[in-house]
Amino acid sequence: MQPFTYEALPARVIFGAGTLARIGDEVRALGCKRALVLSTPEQRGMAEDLAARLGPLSAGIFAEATMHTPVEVTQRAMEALRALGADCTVAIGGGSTTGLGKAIALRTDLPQIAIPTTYAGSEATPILGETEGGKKTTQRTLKVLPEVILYDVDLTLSLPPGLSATSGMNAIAHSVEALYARDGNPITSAMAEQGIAALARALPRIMRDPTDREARSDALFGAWACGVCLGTVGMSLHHKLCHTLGGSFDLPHAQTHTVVLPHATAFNAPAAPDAMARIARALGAADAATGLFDLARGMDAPTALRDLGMPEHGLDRAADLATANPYWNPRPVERAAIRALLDDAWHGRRPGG
Ligand SMILES: NC(=O)C1=CN([C@@H]2O[C@H](COP(=O)(O)OP(=O)(O)OC[C@H]3O[C@@H](n4cnc5c(N)ncnc54)[C@H](O)[C@@H]3O)[C@@H](O)[C@H]2O)C=CC1
Ligand SMILES: O=C(O)/C=C\C(=O)CC(=O)O
Repeated sequence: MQPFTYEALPARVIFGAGTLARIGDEVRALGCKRALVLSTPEQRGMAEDLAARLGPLSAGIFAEATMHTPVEVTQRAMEALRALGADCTVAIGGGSTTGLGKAIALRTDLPQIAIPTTYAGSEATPILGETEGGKKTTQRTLKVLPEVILYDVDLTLSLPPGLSATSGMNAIAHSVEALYARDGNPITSAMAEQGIAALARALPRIMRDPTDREARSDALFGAWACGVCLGTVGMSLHHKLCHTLGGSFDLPHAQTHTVVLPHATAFNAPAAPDAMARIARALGAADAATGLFDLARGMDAPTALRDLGMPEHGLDRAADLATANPYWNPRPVERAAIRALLDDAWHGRRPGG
């Protein structure tokens, strides 16, 4: 056993089906009386249902959450929070809504409850990315870690198959990078393997039947495990590339992760053989990178950056941006190799094929 340091994050996690019924008790247990319910415009219906359950514990709804947490949306949410006299937030939705709850917590220190409805994993991390003036910056601080995560499998039944596939691949990416993280440790690695295996098992079943509760439950558990990995160890090349592509080329978050992951994995494979063996084992595949590509392709998820709206002439700039500032990665990051990786991802080539 290699020496390691492991720092667990504080978390109260409630997991099951029908757990939304416990929301009032959770708000009261935090010592709060007026919760501001957060959602995207698309999930306003879920937010209204939640507010109705909360009854007098609901201060109101702010349903303007959007991807990449723009600060102008956060400012409007802060105005609503003050006007309604809220003393905590309850974010019901995917990573975008969780991000808004975190941005409010950063500014107010108010407690937050996250009710995740995708597999992004943000609810389990002390990480917040915010966008201002077209630039996305990310920070790590315990101030943004939700006090309570309430997982209700029933809320994920409506997540469309396409979003389930890409969001699940986003979660898997956290575990892939955790398995070769410089600050990796046996606890996080065990969760990473378990998270990948749960999602790789569940996602194809969800594609066949989005209402399969057992598969949905497996996937949501996998998402939590992968989110814990993202929260406890450092990420490398893959997350850096996706951050660059999402932030500078406005590509959709989970879809970008889905396309890039097999290529970043193939790039790192020679430098991280143990991690690759564990990823392949969790996927039930002969090889980690091709196993990830085949998982995505088998779900009809996107496999090429060109299909996400990435212009081919932008690949040079993306390679420049992704290699401008040094960061740790198991394999040294050189511009020419990253440019070749991006070319493979743009065309959607099968790694090693
Ligand atoms: N800070 C962190 O640790 C992390 C942050 N993120 C951030 O999260 C954002 C992406 O989050 P995602 O969850 O991928 O997407 P999202 O939260 O934007 O959701 C995508 C769409 O699906 C809808 N949706 C969500 N759950 C649904 C359900 N159960 N039924 C029907 N519709 C549903 C949403 O309303 C939205 O329209 C990005 O901004 C990303 O940077 C992602 C992972 C980790
Ligand atoms: O890329 C990811 O899935 C993980 C982290 C983030 O998205 C951080 C953020 O920009 O919100």
